[in-house]
Amino acid sequence: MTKDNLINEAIKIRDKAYVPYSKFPVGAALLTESGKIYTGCNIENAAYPVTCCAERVAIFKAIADGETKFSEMAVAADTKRPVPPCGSCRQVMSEFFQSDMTIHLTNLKLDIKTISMENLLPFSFQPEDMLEK
Ligand SMILES: O=c1ccn([C@H]2C[C@H](O)[C@@H](CO)O2)c(=O)[nH]1
Ligand SMILES: [Zn+2]
Repeated sequence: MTKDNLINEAIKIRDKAYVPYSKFPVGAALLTESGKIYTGCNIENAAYPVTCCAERVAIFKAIADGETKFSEMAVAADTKRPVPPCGSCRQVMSEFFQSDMTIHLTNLKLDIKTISMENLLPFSFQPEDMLEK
């Protein structure tokens, strides 16, 4: 699985986005350590805050399927710069991704920003923070 394949999957799944309100489709593709790809698109709701972003849909699909080890993610949207994930998605990513995991953020012109989990959400609240005193 190459970076380009993963990015293509993220771009392709945008076609499935349910975005009647924003008309802003986003796609995400998550690669497991075992080589499987879980894709996600954003799914909006008439009660706007109930919307779930593409990144979280992909992660939640994988978790619900029993996957826990991930190696790479790609996120794509029609933005001027590579699409920056929202704060909620960054927090969910940090729950499941190792700090050195690679995330490829892209737009449709294929301006790609590749960033580690640690750099995407530095000093993030972790499960261990509730244990260590
Ligand atoms: O990284 C992002 C940024 C935004 N959105 C969605 C949420 C909403 O449906 C629309 C506009 O914010 O884009 C995502 O899915 N991922
Ligand atoms: Zn988000």
